[in-house]
Amino acid sequence: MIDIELTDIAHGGACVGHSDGRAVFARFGLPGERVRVAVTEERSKLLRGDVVEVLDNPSPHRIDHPWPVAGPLGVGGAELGHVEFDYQSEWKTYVLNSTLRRIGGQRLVDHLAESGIQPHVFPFDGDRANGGWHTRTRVELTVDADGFPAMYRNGTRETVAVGHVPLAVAEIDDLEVFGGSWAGQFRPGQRLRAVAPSGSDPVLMIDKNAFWAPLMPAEPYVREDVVVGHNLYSYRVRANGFWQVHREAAAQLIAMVMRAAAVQPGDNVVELYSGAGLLTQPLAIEVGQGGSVQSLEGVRQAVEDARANLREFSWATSRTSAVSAQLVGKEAGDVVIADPPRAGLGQEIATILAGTGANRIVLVSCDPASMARDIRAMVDAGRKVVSMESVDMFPNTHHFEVVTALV
Ligand SMILES: C[S@@+](CC[C@H](N)C(=O)[O-])C[C@H]1O[C@@H](n2cnc3c(N)ncnc32)[C@H](O)[C@@H]1O
Repeated sequence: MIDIELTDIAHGGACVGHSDGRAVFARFGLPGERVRVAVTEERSKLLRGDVVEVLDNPSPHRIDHPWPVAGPLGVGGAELGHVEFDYQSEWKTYVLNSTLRRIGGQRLVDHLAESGIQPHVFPFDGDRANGGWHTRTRVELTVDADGFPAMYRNGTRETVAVGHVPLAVAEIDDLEVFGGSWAGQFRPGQRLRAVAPSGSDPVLMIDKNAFWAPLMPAEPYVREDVVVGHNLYSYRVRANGFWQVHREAAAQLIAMVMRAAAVQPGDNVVELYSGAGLLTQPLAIEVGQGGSVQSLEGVRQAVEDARANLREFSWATSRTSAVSAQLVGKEAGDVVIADPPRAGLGQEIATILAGTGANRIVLVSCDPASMARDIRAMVDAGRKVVSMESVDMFPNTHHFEVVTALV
């Protein structure tokens, strides 16, 4: 145990303090607090740990963690549960700006300021009433040695049985994964995924098999209906495939990307990392028959879903391919949309993309550090950021989403 004062917020959900010349990254603290930290990892220059007691100066933004098993020294997945809802977006706004400065450098900060952009992470208004809990339509679990649904203790492979997951929407509770009827159905080490789609009944995946209820096999596909303004987009999605987890995220992401992309009828769009076609479908409708959308995705099963979701739009195609520097250099589009995984595009692909003839590039980022690196590379290559919108799609965790448009 060490006692320290927390002086800053770091990217990754921890606050920062110092002990004997080493930086300490402590989860479950708040800036300004004097705290006792249980150390969970020790390296030559830094320590990591969890705040187990506030000794002095408790933050006015602290609340009791509503899900204690995910609190200090518990399972991962709710590392901001001790932070009051409205302050979580302040926290994330601070992380976004400090990461842009740390990784993008003063030049990028000045560039954004000159473009009139003030990066800010907004919460979903609808989340306030529930403090950001009960928002997720996908929940991943494992099965412990006794056959119970469990999660991993943060940073370890040690399983901890859980009796509920308050991050999940109420429809997932209806599956009663933690209740009696599934008793004896799970084997140690199996992976469970509870899925509550917007357009069909909830299912539980046990490894690769889907079930409506114990011993009732289900189709491995679900339907997602996404309403954006007056438009309804409908999708077939593999139950174990990628889909935005917050119940509002799919609609919000479409709205943000369509604003940022400003596509016109007749445009030729290239979409990288397209998943099951969440963005491809609205892009195809917007460009119309006179235009085209070419989407690339690395997972073949997601491309199969995308093709099913694009059947009515012959001018939109989905191809299985790893996004590579070589390929990005060859793809020509008026508008390019990229929604990469957490690792981002990488400096090389970002630079090559910036050098293509695209009139507009939209980058969707779920990690501010890789985003800052990629945007910096594109600005260094001569692009200009014209908008940046950010929403808290992952309340009670440190994650958030940013959509950036460059010309
Ligand atoms: C953040 S998801 C976005 C998917 C889609 N835009 C959506 O919102 O549903 C990123 C996608 O990139 C795919 N992916 C990851 N690495 C890839 C790579 N190197 N090449 C192509 N696709 C990749 C993943 O399979 C995943 O579908």
